[in-house]
Amino acid sequence: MTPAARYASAIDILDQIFDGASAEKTLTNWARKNRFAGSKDRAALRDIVFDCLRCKRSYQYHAGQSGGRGAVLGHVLGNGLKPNDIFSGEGYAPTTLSDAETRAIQTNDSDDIATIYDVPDWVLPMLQESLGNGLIDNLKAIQSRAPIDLRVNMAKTNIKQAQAMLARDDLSTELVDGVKTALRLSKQTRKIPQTDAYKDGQIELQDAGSQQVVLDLPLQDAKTVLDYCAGGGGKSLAMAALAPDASIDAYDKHNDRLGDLSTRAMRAGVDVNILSQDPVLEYKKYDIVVLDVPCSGTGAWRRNPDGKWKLTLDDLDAVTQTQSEILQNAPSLVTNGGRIAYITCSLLNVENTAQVSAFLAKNTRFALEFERKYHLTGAGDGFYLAILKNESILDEI
Ligand SMILES: C[S@@+](CC[C@H](N)C(=O)[O-])C[C@H]1O[C@@H](n2cnc3c(N)ncnc32)[C@H](O)[C@@H]1O
Repeated sequence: MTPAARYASAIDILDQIFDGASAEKTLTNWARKNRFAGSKDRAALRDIVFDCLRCKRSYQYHAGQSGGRGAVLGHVLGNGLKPNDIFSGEGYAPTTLSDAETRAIQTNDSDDIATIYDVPDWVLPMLQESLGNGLIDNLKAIQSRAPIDLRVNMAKTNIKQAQAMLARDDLSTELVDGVKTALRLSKQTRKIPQTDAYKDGQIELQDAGSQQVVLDLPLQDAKTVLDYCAGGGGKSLAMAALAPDASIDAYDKHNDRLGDLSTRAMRAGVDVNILSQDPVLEYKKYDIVVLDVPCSGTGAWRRNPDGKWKLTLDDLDAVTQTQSEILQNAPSLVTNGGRIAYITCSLLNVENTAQVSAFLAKNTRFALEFERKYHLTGAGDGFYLAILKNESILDEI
């Protein structure tokens, strides 16, 4: 495909996404219907589409028009290309720009922060309140592509050996400051699942921020751990590798999400017990109950930029309601002296500090032992962690 043909396909794909379709599904459907496109074309197209989603608002502002065409024209301008070289109307290229379209192109930047840094108006005040002086740097990070990070499985190898093994597959990696389990790929690649290190369970794909959260968990004191919102099981596997003597149970209300966790655990050489029944119903108790709750995903917006534009205030209300319900259920799962680890990949106080304050007000036998906000200016994506300790000595009657 020529660069212009890729841009033309990006316009179609973006229009479908802006109409409500999922970004991943639309790209997959496009690849299915356009089998002539090779892996390089698919990768380049995906990059254009995701760049346009991350910077939709500023691109459309510079283009002076909306829709997929506006976002793509903004991408062309932002990358220093000549619009008429791409919008040439030749072959599979996008149609030529009309005079009105050419006149609408903005040469000056907007003076509106939400436009410059690509966020919906309604979220900006909440981000401002939560991030304070870190607002602009975090927003800039959300506009950029996320690095590809690997978690080295300490149950099987160490950083140096994993790095050497990846080098044999021509992949160069670097260490990530402050995250002793992480390696960052020097160049973007999609071939991780084909590497020997991956096939042998020595590495997993996992954002360094997510790894840092797990490293901050007080696992050294725990004999029993419950990952109550285990999802794909990324954190269960990371915990099992770091705490081989602890028994790790994984549960998710949506059971199907745990689908390939046992295969991944086997590949990693670690034990994770998958629960099919909610442990709340079985009166089980754990030293650590990890609540990696559903959230707005604001901390991971650079990986899921579509979510940035699709999130609504109603969604946020619904997700905060779910978070407080999950938190309210958790105390019955915790041993005396045990802990709840409340985690979100959100940057918003309403999902983080506010939830924890509300929980502590209602559950006076718990105390806040540790709290950390992980920003996108740090090791990886944005996260929040609060460790809530059950200070009771006797069981409640
Ligand atoms: C942020 S994701 C978990 C990601 C996962 N821990 C990981 O590291 O890959 C949140 C998970 O919570 C689950 N969930 C939603 N409501 C729940 C509930 N009421 N109880 C337990 N899990 C729930 C969702 O199915 C989803 O898989």
